[in-house]
Amino acid sequence: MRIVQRNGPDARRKLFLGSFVHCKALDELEYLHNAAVAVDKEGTIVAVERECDEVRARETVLPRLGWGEDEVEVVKAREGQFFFPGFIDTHLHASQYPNVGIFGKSTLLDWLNTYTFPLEASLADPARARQVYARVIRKTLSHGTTCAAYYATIDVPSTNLLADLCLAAGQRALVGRVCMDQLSPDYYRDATPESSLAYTRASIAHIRTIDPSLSLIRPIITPRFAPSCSLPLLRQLGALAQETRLPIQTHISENPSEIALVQQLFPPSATGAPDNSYASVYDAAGLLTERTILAHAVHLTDAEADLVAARGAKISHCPCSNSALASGAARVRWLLDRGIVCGLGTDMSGGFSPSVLEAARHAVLVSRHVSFTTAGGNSEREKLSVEEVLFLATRGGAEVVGLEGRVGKFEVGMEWDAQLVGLGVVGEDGGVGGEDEGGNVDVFGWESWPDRVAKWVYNGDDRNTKRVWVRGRLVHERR
Ligand SMILES: O=c1[nH]c(=O)c2nc[nH]c2[nH]1
Repeated sequence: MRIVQRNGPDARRKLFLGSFVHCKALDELEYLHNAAVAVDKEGTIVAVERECDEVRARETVLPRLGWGEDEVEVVKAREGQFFFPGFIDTHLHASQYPNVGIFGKSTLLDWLNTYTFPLEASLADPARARQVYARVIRKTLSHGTTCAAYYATIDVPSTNLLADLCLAAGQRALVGRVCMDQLSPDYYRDATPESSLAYTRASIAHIRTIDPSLSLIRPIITPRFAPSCSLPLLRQLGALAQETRLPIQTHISENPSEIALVQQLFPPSATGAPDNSYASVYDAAGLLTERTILAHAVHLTDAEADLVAARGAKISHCPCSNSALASGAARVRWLLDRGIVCGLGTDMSGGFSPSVLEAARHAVLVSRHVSFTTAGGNSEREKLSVEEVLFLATRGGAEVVGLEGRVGKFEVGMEWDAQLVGLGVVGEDGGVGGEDEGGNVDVFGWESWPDRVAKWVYNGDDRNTKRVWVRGRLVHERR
């Protein structure tokens, strides 16, 4: 595995040739075979041509674009390979990466105290933060994650380091300094709402310095979740979001004990909200906006879902985490039916895997569990298809992080955030070339393309992610 470190613009124009698969609609994949996609020096797609082999691309597409042959790098998908949009991880805690898989039988509130806060606090050590953050960026890139909405910790220097490292590695990222000033250990909390605000502003200022156009890295306002934020802090963060128009990320309705805590901590008499629901608490503080990413949303009521929909807030569905911490099964179809935009989150380390593909397959399975308990036992409608979870992993995620129109599909004007996926092509002798060629995914040649993609979703892993690009730059290559 090799990480290609590039800071500056990639000077080469690129011509991608072969099969391209992307989401045309929520439940529909589009397959472009024998196609060509041209990407300019800024990483923007400038041509998508069907039925266009290399000869035709050189004879027609390049002259039309005014590109000389020797200025162009040609990248071809081989037999068994296809280009797919990069994955968008709409919710993960970079600082918790060392704890993936470590949760025992805990549930949310004891898990936070036992496993999570001590680890996050320890990342105030710059050397440790560098080690962890460098690793999580490499790991997620190697699984095809071209954009990640990261929570860091309360520590400003290490949060800023995470942003620096994302920029250096070329991963698109939203980076949030975690705000928390109550119900947290003394060793790991903001002293006052004012200091929390000041530190958050410092981190925002740093990101504006390293990426002034915010084209790759963006700050995101990050109240950890209602229980760990005082009402003044929630309100001040809501005001900051209004002032800066920056995105917001937080957690909502993940676990029944957490919800009971919110109801107890935030009575309507204090918040001024019409009721003490979790969504109303955020809304009363100005935190429920169309730029808000709400992780989990497992136990929302009808009224809360209507409020979330009315405000245009988005949901990050984290099925691996919700199963691991026994939080519950989010009703994604029910959310989608209300017009709520949903994406997928690995939620490391509540979630145990760095892979959005893993989250996608768990989203399918969790939706089947939801179907067992809906409409008397087997509601077809609740089940998410392979096409739908891939939509959540790409275009849905793009909308959740505010990047629709820039990434998530292969169209002229979109940016080339993409992965080259390779499956094992089984020869007549049963061999597949290199040992690792297709990982667990073998194709025999007679499968339809939808079946090949389904095999990838159910059995794929980083061995199938051959190369990854962000804004046209190669950021990961598997050797
Ligand atoms: O899955 C979660 N991970 C966290 O770190 C967290 N903090 C509050 N609520 C949370 N949920």
